[in-house]
Amino acid sequence: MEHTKPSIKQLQEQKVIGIIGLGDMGCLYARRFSQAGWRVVGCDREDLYETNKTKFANESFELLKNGHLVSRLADYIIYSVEAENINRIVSLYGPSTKIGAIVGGQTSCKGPEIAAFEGHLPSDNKIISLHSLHGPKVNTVGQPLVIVRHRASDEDLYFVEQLVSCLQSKKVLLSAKEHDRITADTQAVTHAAFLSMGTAWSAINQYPWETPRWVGGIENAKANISMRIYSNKWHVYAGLAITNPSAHEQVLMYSQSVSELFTLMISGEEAVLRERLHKAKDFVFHHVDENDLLLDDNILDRYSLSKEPPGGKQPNSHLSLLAIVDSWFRLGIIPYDHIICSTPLFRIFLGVTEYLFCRGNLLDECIKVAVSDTTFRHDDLNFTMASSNWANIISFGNFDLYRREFEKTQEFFKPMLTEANALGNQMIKTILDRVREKEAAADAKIP
Ligand SMILES: NC(=O)C1=CN([C@@H]2O[C@H](COP(=O)(O)OP(=O)(O)OC[C@H]3O[C@@H](n4cnc5c(N)ncnc54)[C@H](OP(=O)(O)O)[C@@H]3O)[C@@H](O)[C@H]2O)C=CC1
Ligand SMILES: O=C(O)C(=O)Cc1ccc(O)cc1
Repeated sequence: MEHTKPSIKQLQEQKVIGIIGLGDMGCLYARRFSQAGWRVVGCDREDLYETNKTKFANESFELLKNGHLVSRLADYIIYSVEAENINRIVSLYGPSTKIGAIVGGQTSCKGPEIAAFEGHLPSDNKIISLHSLHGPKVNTVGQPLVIVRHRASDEDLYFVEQLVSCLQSKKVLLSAKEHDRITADTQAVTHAAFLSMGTAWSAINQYPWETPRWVGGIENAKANISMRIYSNKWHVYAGLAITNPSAHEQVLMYSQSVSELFTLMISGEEAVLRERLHKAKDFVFHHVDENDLLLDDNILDRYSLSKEPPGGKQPNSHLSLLAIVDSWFRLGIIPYDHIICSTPLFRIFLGVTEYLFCRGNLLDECIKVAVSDTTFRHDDLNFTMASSNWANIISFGNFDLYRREFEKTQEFFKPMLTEANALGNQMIKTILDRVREKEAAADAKIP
């Protein structure tokens, strides 16, 4: 006999949702679920309970003292804590999980999270994990939301899907392994590129928007995204890259591409460089229509942090963008295959790179500049050293060193981060609106 599925309303009457870790993402979920009519209980660190009572006094969810109390009460518990600590925190509260409850997490790499659940949860508990592929201030509508059903029935999955439906995100069902492979290709290497830009600017003591060398739409996108990353918490990026073994390979390959391309540039090997980059272009962008690119300089021109009106543009060697395509080619990655599971930053990075490689003869102009014009050599040398340093820190798995390097660069940009973030938000909104328009136009064409 077939059972009829309960309605959302019935589920909301029966089920309690628990959130462990009420930081940026945990708080976003707790708010959205409770505002949609679910009973939500949550906790942050027990030693901060008294302070947090005041902080969360006006929220529509209930603050409990610790993860034991959340775990005993809730039917679906989401751990939204630092990736580095997931095993320790699950080992603490996991054994208190209500009989038959479902457990999941929000950390950005699923392998270690699932291993923690398997290691510390009683065997009657189910496992369905989540990953919202966007930051806490991005509108959740239409953004990818990965659901990893690891140990659960169809009814359990149905319940979780009903719960997250209020976010109006795009559901993507993946295994933990698939998720980690894809996010290494997309997120980890994107962050490595923008982290390296920031470190390089800091090393030469130069804000990119204060020099006429860095003028133009592509340069604005680079600076804004780099600032956006440095205005976030270091542990988000460290956890995502260090805990994901596939990410180590990607980031190392990226840094190797940077170093090899830079060597060709300074040796004046224009023909070799051209052949290598065109091969990579043909592999990555073979299907791209030049008249239907995601981005252009005109959109991005509007988002400059510079106080000066834009003057003549100084052509740039764009080492960071040439190297990403080179490394995709060498790893056999077609980034468009992952678009369903991509973050806003990755889509912008891809859009900017696509523009450079597919618009007119921009690529060939860029190769010429890279070999003959020495204006960017100092920047490129520092970028090469920075990308190698980040690859070493990540593959060595050193959280402390990651934090130190991240915070050193963050300190350099501190006076500008608030303004840069506001501008970056506008830029991202414009780009995402444009992506949505393009998708709607493409859907309308399907008979
Ligand atoms: N920020 C983002 O853009 C995204 C982040 N993620 C992932 O989501 C997770 C959460 O990230 P985010 O919200 O940004 O990070 P936050 O640092 O803002 O939130 C984590 C929260 O967990 C708290 N915490 C630590 N230990 C415990 C404990 N024992 N019990 C309860 N709470 C505890 C932390 O407290 P304290 O700070 O005092 O240690 C903090 O408030 C991370 O794994 C991150 O990688 C996923 C998608 C996007
Ligand atoms: O868009 C990005 O790459 C971000 O910087 C925000 C982010 C960070 C961590 C995640 O696991 C998902 C999204």
